Amino acid sequence: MALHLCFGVDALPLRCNGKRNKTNENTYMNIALIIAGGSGNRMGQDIPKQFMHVDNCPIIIHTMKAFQSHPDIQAIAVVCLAGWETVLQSYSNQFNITKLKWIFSGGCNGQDSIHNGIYGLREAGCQDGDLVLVHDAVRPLLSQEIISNNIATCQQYGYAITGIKCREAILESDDGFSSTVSIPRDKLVRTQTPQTFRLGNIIAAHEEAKKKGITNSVASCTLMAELGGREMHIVPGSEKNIKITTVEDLEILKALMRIQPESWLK
Ligand SMILES: C[C@](O)(CO)[C@H](O)COP(=O)(O)O
Repeated sequence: MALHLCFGVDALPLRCNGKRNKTNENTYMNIALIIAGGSGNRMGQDIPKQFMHVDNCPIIIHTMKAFQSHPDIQAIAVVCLAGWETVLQSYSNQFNITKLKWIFSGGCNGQDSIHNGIYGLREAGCQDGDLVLVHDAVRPLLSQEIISNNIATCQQYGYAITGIKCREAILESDDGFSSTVSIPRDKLVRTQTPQTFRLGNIIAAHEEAKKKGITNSVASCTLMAELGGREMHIVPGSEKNIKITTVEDLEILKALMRIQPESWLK
């Protein structure tokens, strides 16, 4: 069971984005579920990378601003690293992230954190038909267009995965030092987030994973692929939708933000 702190459950956003599901008369919410449960060991800094400041604002808040600004997102939930919940709430107040409704506890890996988030949403009264846009806290440059395309594609096909075509030649290596095998790049897609699902579908996938003993899939899309039987539709991502993992990524982020401050909001 996901532990969670709830903010404003009594004041669930109105289900009124004007888009009615074709098969029943309910309207559904579009909820950003931001995964910020990691401790950021690969960055080697004292504070978790999602809370590092760039341009006088924590990276996670840059990410939340993208969803805050989107007219079709009704609510934001964050799965947060233990001990940082109050800090996150304070930053959200400071930067006026009014759509933040729930903060859930992080899990022991990415799959577990997403599990906590989706079960937390269900416990908080969200519906199986609500759309959940699962997004890495450390992808702050996501565009409004990517969010719109995720919503539209998930509404149409049920599963939307952000991705970009692989332009590099790919080698397979067991040890990272040598290789004799190349993998044709034409069919390869590098996935990003958001990865978008109906709440009921992603919960069903996590239930099935539990039964099959799958506990540490790299991402929601890899979990769906491992389970099989789900056709995921790919939404064009962007090289700017960078995941901040290393100090080098941080330098690229700063450079991109210098060139086009807040361009992702347009
Ligand atoms: C979900 C993801 O962003 C898809 O590219 C990626 O798998 C996340 O990886 P991480 O290990 O959580 O950094």
